Amino acid sequence: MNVKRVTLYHVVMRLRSPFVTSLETVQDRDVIIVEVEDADGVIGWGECVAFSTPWYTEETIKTCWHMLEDFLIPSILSATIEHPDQVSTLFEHVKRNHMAKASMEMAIWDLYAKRQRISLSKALGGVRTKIEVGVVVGTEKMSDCLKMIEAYMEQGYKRVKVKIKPENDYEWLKEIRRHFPEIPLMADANSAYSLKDVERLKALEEFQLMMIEQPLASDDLIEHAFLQKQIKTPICLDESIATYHDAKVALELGSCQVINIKIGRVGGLTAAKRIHDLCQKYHVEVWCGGMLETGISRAHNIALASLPHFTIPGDISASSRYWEKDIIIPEIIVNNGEVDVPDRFGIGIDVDRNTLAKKAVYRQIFE
Ligand SMILES: O=C(O)CCC(=O)C1=CC=C[C@@H](O)[C@@H]1C(=O)O
Ligand SMILES: [Mg+2]
Repeated sequence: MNVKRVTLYHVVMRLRSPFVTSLETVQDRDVIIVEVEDADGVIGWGECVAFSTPWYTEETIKTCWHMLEDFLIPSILSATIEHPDQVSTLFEHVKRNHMAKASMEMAIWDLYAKRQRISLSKALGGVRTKIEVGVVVGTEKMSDCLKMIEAYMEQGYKRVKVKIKPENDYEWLKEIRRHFPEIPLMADANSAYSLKDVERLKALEEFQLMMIEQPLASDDLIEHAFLQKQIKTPICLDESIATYHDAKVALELGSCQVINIKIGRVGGLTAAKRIHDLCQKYHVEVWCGGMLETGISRAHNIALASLPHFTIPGDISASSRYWEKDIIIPEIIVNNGEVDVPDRFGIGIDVDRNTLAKKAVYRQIFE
């Protein structure tokens, strides 16, 4: 494959309602859409899921645009790529900057699958034609939270994820369980706790959570291993797992029982697949996390989540969960808690160029 043109779109999408976490509230979602075109006019699409400010990881839309423009795109335009697995090697001269790298690598995977005339799912080794999906309730108003959970359970979502922090955990979960004693429920702390909160976290065992996601520091593995020995609720790691090596150390230390794999956080689909394979070997469950992204990144997530060891419903909700109108055709639809894995070539959806153009605040072409 020889990429002849790369187009970057800075897209701004207003969420249907603010998304509240222990660290930040997101109302307008900035993303970078990456479009690659080869000499035969075949197009591949990727998405940079960094946020506008460095609250989740150190990357932002601005740092990613800089990495893409000044380092990653020049490497791609001057390379002949036989297989997308080579992209991470091509980018070795750039340290970390995983979300920037992933956005380009995803586009190359989409281009590759289209040139091979297979779905991205098949190109990755996917085995499912449908995937079970969960949904995230990111609000701090209990009345809204209960209404949203009611609505999502009616739509058939297979599990619900809520946000917790020390100021808002036991009573919050108790009220949710009072209304929904049986639903599969998990909680994401986004590093809001420390080891001084062991008793507080132990008390949450009462609520039979599927898991607690990232309770401690975003770069920690050691303290999570200590905490996991103190509490029965499975720990799931998100921010702490930025690389295959992080996953290996976490599995060896027993830092977690579940890993939330996000393509952007780990640097691309090749790394995501390696972590999936490693967890399969260690019998540690994985699920595919979301990043409040458009349907382009969701389409990549769906392909990834079709791999055999993705056994827990991921954060892969319908386009309508966040967007009045998504930038893909067809939009992501959830039927009875499941999403079809497209069998069309590549990511299996088309980009709605009119809506993309409307939502893009800036566009730049690199040849
Ligand atoms: O994309 C989705 O549907 C859920 C996104 C989501 O829960 C998160 C995205 C980014 C940071 C966090 O707030 C949270 C997470 O940590 O998983
Ligand atoms: Mg998380």
